Amino acid sequence: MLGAREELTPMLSQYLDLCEAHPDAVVMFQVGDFYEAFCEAAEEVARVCEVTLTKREDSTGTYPMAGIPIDNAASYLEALLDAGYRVAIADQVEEASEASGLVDRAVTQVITPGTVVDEELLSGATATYLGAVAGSGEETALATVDVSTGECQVTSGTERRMSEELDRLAPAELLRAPDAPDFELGFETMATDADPGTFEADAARETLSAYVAAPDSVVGSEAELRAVGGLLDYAEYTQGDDGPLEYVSRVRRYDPERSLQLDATAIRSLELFESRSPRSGDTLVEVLDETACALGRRRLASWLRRPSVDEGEIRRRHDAVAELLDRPMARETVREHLSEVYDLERLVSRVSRERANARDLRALKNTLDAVPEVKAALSEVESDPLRDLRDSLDELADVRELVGEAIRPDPPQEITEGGVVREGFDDELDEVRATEREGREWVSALEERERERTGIDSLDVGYTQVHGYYIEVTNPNLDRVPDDYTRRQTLKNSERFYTPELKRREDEILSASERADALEYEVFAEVRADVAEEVERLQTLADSLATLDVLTTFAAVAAANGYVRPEMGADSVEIEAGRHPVVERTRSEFVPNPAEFSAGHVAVITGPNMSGKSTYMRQVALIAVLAQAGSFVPARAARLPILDRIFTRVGASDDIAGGQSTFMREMAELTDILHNATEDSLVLLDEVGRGTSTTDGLAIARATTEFVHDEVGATTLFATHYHDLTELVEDLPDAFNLHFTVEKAEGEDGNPDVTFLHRVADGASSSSYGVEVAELAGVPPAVVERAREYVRESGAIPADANGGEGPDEAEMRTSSDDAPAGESDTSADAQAPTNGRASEGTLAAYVDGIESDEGAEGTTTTGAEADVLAELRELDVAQTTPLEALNALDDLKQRLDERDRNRD
Ligand SMILES: Nc1ncnc2c1ncn2[C@@H]1O[C@H](COP(=O)(O)OP(=O)(O)OP(=O)(O)O)[C@@H](O)[C@H]1O
Repeated sequence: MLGAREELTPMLSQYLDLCEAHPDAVVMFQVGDFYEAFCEAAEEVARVCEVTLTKREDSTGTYPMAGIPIDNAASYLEALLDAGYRVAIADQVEEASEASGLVDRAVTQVITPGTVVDEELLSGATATYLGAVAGSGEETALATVDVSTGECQVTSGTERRMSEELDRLAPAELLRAPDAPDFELGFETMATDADPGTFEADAARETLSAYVAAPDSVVGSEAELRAVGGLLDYAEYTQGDDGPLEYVSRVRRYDPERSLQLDATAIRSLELFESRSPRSGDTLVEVLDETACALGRRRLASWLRRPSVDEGEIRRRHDAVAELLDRPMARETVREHLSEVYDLERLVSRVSRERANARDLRALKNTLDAVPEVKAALSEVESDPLRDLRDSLDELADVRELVGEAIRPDPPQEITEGGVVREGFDDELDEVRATEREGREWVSALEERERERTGIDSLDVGYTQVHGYYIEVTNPNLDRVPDDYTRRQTLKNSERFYTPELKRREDEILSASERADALEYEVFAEVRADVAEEVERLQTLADSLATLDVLTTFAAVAAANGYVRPEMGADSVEIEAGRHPVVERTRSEFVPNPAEFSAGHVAVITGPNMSGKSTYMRQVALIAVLAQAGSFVPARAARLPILDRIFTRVGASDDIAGGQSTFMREMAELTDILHNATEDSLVLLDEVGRGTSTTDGLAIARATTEFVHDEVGATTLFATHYHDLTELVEDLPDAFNLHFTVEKAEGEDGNPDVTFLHRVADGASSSSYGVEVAELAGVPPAVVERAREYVRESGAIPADANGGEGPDEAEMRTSSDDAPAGESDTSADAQAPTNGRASEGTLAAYVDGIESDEGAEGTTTTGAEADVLAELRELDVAQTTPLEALNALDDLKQRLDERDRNRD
């Protein structure tokens, strides 16, 4: 088609020019009320949007064509975005009636996943980011912008840190400077090849200078400068290349270290925003999201994604929540008024992009109306943070008044067809409108006058779009028509006429009406431009309202769910009667549990399947996240340290299936923890090692526990079914055992009936009740019985990773037991693992071998084993890649196997 360009019609040629200028996008070309695509693009559009593929025929040939209605474009555009396309919107930029030949068209917006601004395509709850990476190594920079609100941020650090930050923000579209690393990302994004030149320092400085007076002063390095420059240049391109985006009023530099680090794995496994299985129900954000407006909703997500590490800031948030909790009236009044607040950030950006219509301006006014009410509700507050917030609320009375006086209360969607500007706001407009009104009044009185003058009672005055005003006379009365009537139209039973005066009035009305519409648009655009001048003040207001919404939400949630203020800055985690904020909502009776973890201590948590280990560990982490985000926490009391990072490593079968082998992934995540956890971190390890053979898994679990204890010093909770691991605690001064208790009664069939108490207690558990859980889950009785036989035959030592030493009467509190739960069994537990110690070849024997350097009986540890153990101890896990770890394990295992063969 391109080859025959000169033979094309001017319109198709114009279309192709735009396609050439936007080679990475599908150009949707306005033709009247439709956006059309032609040729190959038409075929794609028809397929993706499920619209009919039609044909366009002109003097030069026949071309495929597919169109979507402009009025209803959002869902089609969404389908194109979802299918991985960028869409360039080519609008008619002059009135068809004014065009001398071909109507001029220009790309006014390139819609891409990271730069959508249309309300219908955006989610209110989460920000949609466009990201750009520049630099590499230690000096890697990441810049992000939310084009719908103008929030622009930049940060830098090591490649690893930036990769984590990317995971956390999950931009919908990512640009890379030529020198940027090719990250492996854990989320879906559109990779966009932006013009490499825009990432060069000089070009970037030039781009940024349109936003800030001294570009180099707002960024921390050249990499940051380049990332922001490339980013904003592309953002401008997508918004029609119309110069700088006014509503990006600041570029905020931040340091990810200044927030509690939660990588994508932690965010996922703690189920902050998404539940890991459809069954598991709610997420943390759902429990907390009682926000009144979209501003608060996004702020809440951002605080949860990035809880603070600034003790002062956390205290300020807690102070505010405490006072709002004490003032229910003020709180509810604030929330009520905040619910009238529109999405101010996006509204402001539409105003500034000249995309706001009159309804948007009225929404802005309604939002501003709420501000004095909110301030009044806070008039009595005493805490510093709330007083500061209240005082920072700018009522923007000037803007509110301007919009109130200029724009009608209930304007139409369209801004070019009148009905937008209030009377009394613009004299010229009022005059033109008066002329129009007078004309119309004259016409409406005409019928009466003409009936009187002609004596024709059935005479009608009417109007059609095509013929204009007319006087209609039925056929039987035609003889009474006066001389000054001129025939306009003949119908079956009547004739239509006009008079010179009617014609004059008609012209007057039409021209006044047209002029009024045009004037209204002009006045509207001026008002909008005046509002756009106040972008920064409006953004500051939006910021304060967002914060206030989240703080009142925290207070409302605390009031509804019985949360308490945590004391921050403690040395250790001390939680009295803590609860899991999400699980407690789905369970009718949730059992609160205490937590006491000194900094750097390792708790090995055992307990039967389903007893509550994972819930407990996550509950500790969620309480920390909530506290550092500024919320109160589900507990009777809590004293908490300020954590720098939370790591989670959950067992293989709990994992969402990824492309990687689950074991490889487990090891990669473990490596990450061992490398990066600090003394201020909280590490949750849930069944580490489960993804491989029992022997290897246990070895890894032991080595990991030792390493975390000796080298990392992070507060660690390790849930495991490797009961043998509980013995390790004896060798490690800062490690201790916890377990979950169950109640056992003898069932009618003589087998144990198990009730989960979900209660944590000191000491180790020695039973897993895997068989009982299987029975509870409905595994057929024959299988359950057979399993019980196997357990008995194995001398109470199960052969799988879920094993413990089998039901151990001494360890379990029976229902007739008088002792309080979790106490009577503790001392027995400590001995439990030594009961029934198995002979060589069993799992326990293997661990025995590992534990005793000298060899417990001289028979368990052979020379080969001792070598293997020595090597295992030598292994610097923190310096070992997952692949090396696998190879090392394989090697160790082979040597042990060889030893076994030699023995045979
Ligand atoms: N404190 C609690 N109060 C009430 N119910 C609880 C409590 N803790 C956990 N549960 C419920 O018990 C079930 C099992 O909990 P969880 O997954 O934490 O057990 P687990 O010990 O980690 O199990 P597994 O070893 O099989 O992974 C969950 O459905 C949860 O809702």
